[in-house]
Amino acid sequence: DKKDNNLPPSPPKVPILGNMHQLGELPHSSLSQLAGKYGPVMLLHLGRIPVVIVSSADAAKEVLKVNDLACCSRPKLAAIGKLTYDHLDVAFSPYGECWRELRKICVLEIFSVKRVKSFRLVREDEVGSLIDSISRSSSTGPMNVTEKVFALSGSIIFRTAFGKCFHGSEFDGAKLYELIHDVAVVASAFSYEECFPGFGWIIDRLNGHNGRVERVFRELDALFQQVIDDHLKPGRTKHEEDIIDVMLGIEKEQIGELGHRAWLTKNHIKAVLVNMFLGGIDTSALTVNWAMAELVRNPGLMKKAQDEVRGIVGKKGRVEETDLDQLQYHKLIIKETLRLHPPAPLLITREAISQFKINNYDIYPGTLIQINAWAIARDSNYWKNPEEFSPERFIDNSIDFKGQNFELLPFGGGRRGCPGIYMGTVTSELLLANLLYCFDWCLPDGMKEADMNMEEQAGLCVTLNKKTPLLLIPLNYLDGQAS
Ligand code: HEM
Repeated sequence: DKKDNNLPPSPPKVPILGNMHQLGELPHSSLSQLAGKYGPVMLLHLGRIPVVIVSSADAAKEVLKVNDLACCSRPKLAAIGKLTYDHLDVAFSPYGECWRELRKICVLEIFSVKRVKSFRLVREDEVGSLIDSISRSSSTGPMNVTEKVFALSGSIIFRTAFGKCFHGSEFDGAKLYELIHDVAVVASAFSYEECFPGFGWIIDRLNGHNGRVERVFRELDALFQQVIDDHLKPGRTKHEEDIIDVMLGIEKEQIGELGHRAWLTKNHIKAVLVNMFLGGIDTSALTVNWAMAELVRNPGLMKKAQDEVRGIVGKKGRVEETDLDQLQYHKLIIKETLRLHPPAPLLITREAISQFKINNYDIYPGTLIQINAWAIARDSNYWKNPEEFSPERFIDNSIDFKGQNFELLPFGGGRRGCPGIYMGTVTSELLLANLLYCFDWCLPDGMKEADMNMEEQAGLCVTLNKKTPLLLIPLNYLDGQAS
């Protein structure tokens, strides 16, 4: 009975907006401050929508483990619905039979360790091209590391998903990247309909939001259709198997088994591609970008990392994926980067399907839940000197980021936890290791470490960016070795 309920504490709200005006430019940070006042489980209202903000490891465990099933849905958002062929994807679709089946396919077939390993050559080849182009560059000025890292992450995901077949078509890498950027913009744009059910849709229609979503969707769908058609052409020259091949293979297998239409349709395939592009590109790139920024700011740690990788890889010329397991300190750097700079600081919003409790507070169906992984990972109750970048904190410490330790949740956890965890970490590790192995990195124009701008900026689609691009001068280490 809602009359006898025990709702979480709420900051005061204003008419119509509720608590929306309190989110500020960096919601994870504003919410962390509010939690200091109202506690680790708070109830906010964004317009009319009730949202519970969870900011402690105990409370996160209540959500991700104890009550996982009661709150493992996602809210149905109109723009996302359009871009995912009416919620046929895995990341944003509500809980149900369709999501369960697709999640199984993703975990077992698409993002499994074995499958990700099968794309090893794609990653090594793309990273190799980047390293070559940096080495050959005659410019002595600073290089925009951020731009390079994002483009590299994009080309790895595009090639993993599409193969090389789109090269030479009207969609080259740059155009593709631009289109995915537009998809992320419309997917993250504020929608009045969502926060003000009943009348918000009128504003969305009048301010052009709906039209923009429609336009981007049509362009994206045309691209996907073209790439799938290319894959289905008889006599297509066989090359490395890509994710579209894998999914078309599953469709074919299902037709064989079921004797009629497959359950997995072309629209499911396209919706999973949308997830890969929105979830797999910026996350890995942000990890490498923040790690580089932290290391340049801490020259002692940079040296330790470079000594390790150069000691183990020797004069081979490149770090290969088979070397990564030996790079123990390197793994701690990635872990510490994901602690201090989780690419998705509030994870992805969950929605309660049935009534349950978090820390004895009642949560009702339809309530949205956000876990402030950023705040938990900087909480001095769990972390000594939490603001300090110190990979050493993980030596002799079994805390990992796989969703079992609730004080470190960069990939979320439970049924909706990130299935791309291996793909994301192996990509970040390989790229960072090569950047550290092949080059020494200097700050431009006599800039000091203490002058570096480490401010954050809200990114697109739940991500958190570095506010200013990272500009560094690469010095070719391997050349120096040869002479
Ligand atoms: C460093 C890299 C990455 C980070 C930090 C990251 C982080 C996350 C987070 C925080 C979530 C939400 C978890 C939750 O709600 O509990 C998520 C979900 C997801 N991620 Fe990742 N991710 C990364 C890489 C990737 C990659 C490479 C892919 C695929 C190409 C991917 C695909 C997905 C999908 C499909 C979901 C939704 C799962 C579901 O709702 O069932 N991620 N990720």
